[in-house]
Amino acid sequence: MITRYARTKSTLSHKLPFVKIPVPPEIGFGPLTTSLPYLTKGNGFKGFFKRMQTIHNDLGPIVRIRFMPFTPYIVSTTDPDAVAQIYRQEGPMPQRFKKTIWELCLNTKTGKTSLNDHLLRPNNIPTWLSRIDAVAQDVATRIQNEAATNNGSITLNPIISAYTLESLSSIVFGKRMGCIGPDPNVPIDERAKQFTDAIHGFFTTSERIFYIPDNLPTWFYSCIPEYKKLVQHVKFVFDFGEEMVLEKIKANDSTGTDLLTLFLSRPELSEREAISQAIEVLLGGVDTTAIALLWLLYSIAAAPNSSEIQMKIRNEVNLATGSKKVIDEEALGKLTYIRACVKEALRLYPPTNAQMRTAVDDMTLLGYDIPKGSILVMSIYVMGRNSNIFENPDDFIPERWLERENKLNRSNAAYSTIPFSMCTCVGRRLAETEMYILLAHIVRNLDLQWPSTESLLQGELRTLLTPEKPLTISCQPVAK
Ligand code: HEM
Repeated sequence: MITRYARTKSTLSHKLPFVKIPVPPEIGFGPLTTSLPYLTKGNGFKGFFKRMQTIHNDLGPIVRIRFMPFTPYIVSTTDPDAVAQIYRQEGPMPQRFKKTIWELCLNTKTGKTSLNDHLLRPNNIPTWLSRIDAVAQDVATRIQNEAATNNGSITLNPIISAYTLESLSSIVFGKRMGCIGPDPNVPIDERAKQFTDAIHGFFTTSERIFYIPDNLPTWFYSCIPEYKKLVQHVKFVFDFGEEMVLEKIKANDSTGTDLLTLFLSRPELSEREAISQAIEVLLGGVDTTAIALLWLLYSIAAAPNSSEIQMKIRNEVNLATGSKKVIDEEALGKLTYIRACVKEALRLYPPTNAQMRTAVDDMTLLGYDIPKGSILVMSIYVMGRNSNIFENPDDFIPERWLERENKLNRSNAAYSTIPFSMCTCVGRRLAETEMYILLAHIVRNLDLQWPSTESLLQGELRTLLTPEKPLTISCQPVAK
């Protein structure tokens, strides 16, 4: 039984010690104390994001949790100002507490600076746009054709994964891989499928070993079956990625606008590091964006006012593009409603449901003393569903983002931190652009419907917040 603890920052007049931060139910005593049984009750870690929602609803915007005996308490917060404070304290480099998977599984490090300053720049978007648009047009046509042969019903997962791989690889390598085209009779390339499956497997298995400390001797990990699977996935991604990269280097046909050429030309990166960097982009960008897109299409198809939302999207796309088929820079700038739809889907279903940092110094968070080195969790999913921040938080209402822009109310930190839940994600603008363009091309010609016989789709945690089952929806041609 949890005691209700609605204390918020505004009610605190003096600092309280770390041990006074509320805790969820625990068992054990001394260093053996753990909340693990409570946290995983029901369906293990799959439903952990919902359990965190219950904990914060009951205990307030800051809690401390011990997952495993003998490990330190981590601090979780859902207060937007506290989240902003955590980002501010870390300086330009994220202070993560885990080794990257490359360091853990392959003993490889990558140099991040070259990525950070290139991918984040909005003025890079025009360079990529025509490539993404070409892939999106093909994929939308394929969906239309495939749905037509099956009474409209279509399972979107393999197509959407191939879309994100095809469009991302066209930016990394400067040309398309050719893993997906408009004709559904030509199957998605088998090797590409294995690659996206390995990336998906990587995220799914990492969830299972995430809570094991990463500073134990290597032999310890090799005894864990899930860790062995993780290494296999990572090796597949790396080997296949390396094959693609080396092929590209051998072909020597660079247009000069691809990321690989950029990485290879950086004096601070060895060839090995440049290759790792290119593969890291694929690893970081394929499954995350695919999952975000699945949630976006689902949210639109399943909304009670789905037809109205899709009509608005269609009108906006037609107005922005006129008689053209392509979405160029000018048209992209006019897709305001589509942008709001993407923000809203990311608020409801952030693929990365939480972010973690370490405290770089002693700090005070919501009135509590937090010692240097503490692990801090920002529960993005819980914030996005907080009724104190968002009215009707469980509903898909893209208009809330338009109203906010009209009011120019930028004071609420949640509005700037939640929808992307990826403040230092180097691929954020690229992911958004991929989402805007594919949505525009699909909804322009198709009406998406969630089957009335189906119950609503639930999410489960596989590192990323993933739809619990494949997304099968009905896509009917729009009457012209
Ligand atoms: C909707 C899609 C995406 C989501 C939700 C997402 C989310 C995130 C998050 C939460 C982080 C960690 C940020 C941090 O610790 O502060 C991250 C980092 C990263 N993301 Fe994304 N991401 C997405 C798309 C992409 C794309 C398309 C790319 C590739 C271009 C990408 C590449 C990366 C890389 C390389 C990092 C590591 C950056 C570093 O270590 O400094 N992501 N992403």
